[in-house]
Amino acid sequence: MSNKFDVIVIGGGPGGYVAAIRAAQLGLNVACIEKWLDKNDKPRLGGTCLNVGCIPSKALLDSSHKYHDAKDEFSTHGIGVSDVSMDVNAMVDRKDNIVNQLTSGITGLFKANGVKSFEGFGKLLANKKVEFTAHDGKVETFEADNVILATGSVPVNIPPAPRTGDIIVDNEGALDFREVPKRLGVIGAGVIGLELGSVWNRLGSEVVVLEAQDQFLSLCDQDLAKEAGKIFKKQGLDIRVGARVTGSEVKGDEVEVTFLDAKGEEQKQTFDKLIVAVGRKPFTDGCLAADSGVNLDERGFVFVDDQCKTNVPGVYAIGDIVRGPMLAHKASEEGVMVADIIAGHKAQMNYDCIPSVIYTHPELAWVGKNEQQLKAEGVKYKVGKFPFAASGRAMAANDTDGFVKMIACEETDRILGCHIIGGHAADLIAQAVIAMEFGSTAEDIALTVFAHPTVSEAVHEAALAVDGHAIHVANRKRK
Ligand SMILES: NC(=O)c1ccc[n+]([C@@H]2O[C@H](COP(=O)([O-])OP(=O)(O)OC[C@H]3O[C@@H](n4cnc5c(N)ncnc54)[C@H](O)[C@@H]3O)[C@@H](O)[C@H]2O)c1
Repeated sequence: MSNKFDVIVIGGGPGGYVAAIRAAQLGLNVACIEKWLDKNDKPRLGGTCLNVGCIPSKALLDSSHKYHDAKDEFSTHGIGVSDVSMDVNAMVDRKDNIVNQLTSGITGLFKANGVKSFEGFGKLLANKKVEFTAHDGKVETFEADNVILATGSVPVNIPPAPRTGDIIVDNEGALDFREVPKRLGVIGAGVIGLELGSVWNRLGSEVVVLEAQDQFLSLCDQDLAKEAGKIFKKQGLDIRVGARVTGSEVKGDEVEVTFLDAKGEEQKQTFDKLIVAVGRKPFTDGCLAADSGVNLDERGFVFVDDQCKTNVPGVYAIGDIVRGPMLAHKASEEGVMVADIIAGHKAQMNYDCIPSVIYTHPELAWVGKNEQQLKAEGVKYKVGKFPFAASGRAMAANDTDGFVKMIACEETDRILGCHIIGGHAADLIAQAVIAMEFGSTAEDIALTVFAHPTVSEAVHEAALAVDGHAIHVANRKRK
């Protein structure tokens, strides 16, 4: 087999595997190098998202949500169930099966599209050469006209709470607990902390979340953050903002965490497990030879332009190793864009329309600008809000927490952002993303016919509310 390719992709996560498939669809000769080994040392495609991120966490979120429903919500519908129990091993095994199915699915897609898969470590050398070290240690050098770096990210470690593998864990360890920890500590009230904290809270853990910042979910629209804070508290998540962890000590089967609380007073708390979820950093260790010529920025991200081109012609970088949100869907779209560019097509990406989601219950989802950002930018805007408590469909489903908040430009009525907290928010937000992608106004949505009864009607009503025309809720008088 020739060692020369049109495109070599280093990394087979949602950025890299999507780029590889698209490039192959466009007729290019593509290789993808992936180093991932699962807990049985089996090579796996799919990266963090499929193996230890988006997919397995959603499997556990769905299982634990069903358990919670059976235990606490079914009776509302008149359904009696007794002795509801959770077999944690069965839940975790189900999660592993889903991961196996999906990662094997990508192997199948590679075969179907003619992408050549290499299991091992890829390193970019000078002149678009790539060194490949197979898992058995054998080293080969490949050449390519184009290289796409898609090596992803790894969890940030903090010195006061180094991972121990069993008691102090990261997202990966928290997906594999084989019993419900009685006392669970979480450092970081971000996406991972809230999602995994929710899973184990539903299954009976007493969960304390220690968040260093004084504000809860500071990146979210603060209306959403406040509503989420209230709901999570009711669910039993003990979220402490302004809590700075200064140390941890493993004592037998437990860990004692020392932190400064919001008043600056030292506190100690003991947990059976501690999840550290304080963010992720780009992974480039050993991936770039000293003479590869690729520049990193001051934060360790590979420096790229709007089209994901690095400073070396023919070398691109996508996903978590470049600027922008660390989100699988952002990585995938960058992968498609880069493959298109390499194949000679015109392609670009709209970075203003990338949705964000937190898969708690209720879910939080948003796109575009929030109120704090618009105020800071001095943009004049109008807001329409509709609570799910006024939605017949949400009421029928006994899922009435939250609201849709739509923000439009005061002058042009163009939608500037949409922020949703509620059941199905992750799916509902796509409606706002499409609207924004097409440059819609709030009136465009207001004039659209939505099926009744659906939770989507809340998006319609929020758009109507932007101009004080909501039907199923009293409209706020405009100042
Ligand atoms: N649903 C999703 O899309 C999803 C799910 C999981 C992860 N991710 C992505 O993975 C990445 C990592 O997630 P994450 O939750 O680890 O990061 P994050 O950035 O979402 O949250 C980390 C939180 O930890 C806090 N923190 C940092 N240092 C701390 C300290 N020493 N003590 C206490 N708190 C501290 C931060 O203030 C922040 O609130 C994110 O970029 C996220 O977008 C996305």
